[in-house]
Amino acid sequence: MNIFVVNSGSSSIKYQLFKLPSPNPICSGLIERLGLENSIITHKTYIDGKERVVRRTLDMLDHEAGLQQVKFLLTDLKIGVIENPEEIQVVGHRVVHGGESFSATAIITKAVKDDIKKLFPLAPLHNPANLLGIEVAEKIFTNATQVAVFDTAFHQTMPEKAFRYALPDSFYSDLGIRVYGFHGTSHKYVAEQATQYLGKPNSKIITVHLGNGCSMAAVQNGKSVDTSMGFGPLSGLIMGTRSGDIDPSVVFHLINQLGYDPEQVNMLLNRRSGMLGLTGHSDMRDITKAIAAGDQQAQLAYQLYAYRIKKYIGAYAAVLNGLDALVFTAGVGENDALVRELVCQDMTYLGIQLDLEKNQTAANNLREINHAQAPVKILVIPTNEELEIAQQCNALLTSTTA
Ligand SMILES: Nc1ncnc2c1ncn2[C@@H]1O[C@H](COP(=O)(O)OP(=O)(O)O)[C@@H](O)[C@H]1O
Ligand SMILES: CC(=O)OP(=O)(O)O
Ligand SMILES: [Mg+2]
Repeated sequence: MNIFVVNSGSSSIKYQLFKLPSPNPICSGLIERLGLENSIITHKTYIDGKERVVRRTLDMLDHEAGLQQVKFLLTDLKIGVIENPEEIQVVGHRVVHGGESFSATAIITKAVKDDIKKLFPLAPLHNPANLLGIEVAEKIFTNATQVAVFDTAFHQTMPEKAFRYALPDSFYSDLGIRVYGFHGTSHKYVAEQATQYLGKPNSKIITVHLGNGCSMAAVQNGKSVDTSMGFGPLSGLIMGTRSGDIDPSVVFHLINQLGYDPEQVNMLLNRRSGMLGLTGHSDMRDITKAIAAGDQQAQLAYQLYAYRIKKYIGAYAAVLNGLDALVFTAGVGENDALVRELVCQDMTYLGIQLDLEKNQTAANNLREINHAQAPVKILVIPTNEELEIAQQCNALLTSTTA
């Protein structure tokens, strides 16, 4: 089965093409700076064990232009991996917010698209881009079944004491205001990899996803029991442009004393805060450079970022009543050794002790970076949301046709 997976972000598209059951993609790619001049597409093919990379700088002004380029590359006479878009049988889409409507993977219909649209206000950076990706893919891959895999689905196993807010009951019962949690596809994927590595199905694992958005999950027996993002993907950890946890009194102060309107508050907390607000940069690589150049603000922001993660590790070790493994994943978690070092400092009372040398080794596969005698494994596991999405699409379609 040819499954093309699309992960549409607000300014990027990531994609991979799988011929399942092989977990190795036939091709993968990333479009960056979508919507700007000089967008960059990096397209890789993996045929007969050989990796070929094509990198082009073009103006791709929207998702339609971006996915059209992907179609040209997929079917290119020289480097194409298919002859015709109709060879794609399934397109799997990452959709960030599934709200109350979706607890599992869904075949996309008009009603599903309407529900994704209703959730725009709760995930303003993500759901609009996700829907756009779906609409464009429907036009290009006309033969394919379109499937949505929701970031929220993995967290549906949380107990009520973890997912309820202390608001009057009707706010949950009538209005669905509760913790949903996000990055579920990634937390699920790396928790499964960790469980396999540990060889212990009933493991207690904390997964730390540090990308542009950042979140953590407490996972027991393979199930999410708590997570740091909430009603929308804004609470919890400090992120590239999002504040993470903040006292709601700040919002009242902004509105009542400083004259902000709701949209300005939304813009501030979602797009102008986090590492961007603290340092002027949202990309951790720029922040690392600023620190090396002696920037004190960048140094402080880095401390705040790691300190917040450390607090959640303490909370989740308590929730799990112990810990077998701490897992770092996504762009920052996989690549930034210094963040991992700061987070794991002075945690021996929880059995967390890093091997500083192992922590420095860069690799693109699962690796153990704890001290050999430490009771808790510290693992770096590259996430693969696209493979997880492909496998979930396959599971859904195989069960519906069986
Ligand atoms: N080598 C690196 N060192 C430090 N941070 C990195 C490195 N490579 C990528 N990152 C960080 O990873 C972030 C993006 O992570 P990613 O998981 O791709 O996020 P998203 O999927 O949310 O776009 C970037 O903002 C960048 O800060
Ligand atoms: C949910 C979320 O924050 O996603 P991303 O990290 O892709 O922004
Ligand atoms: Mg991501």
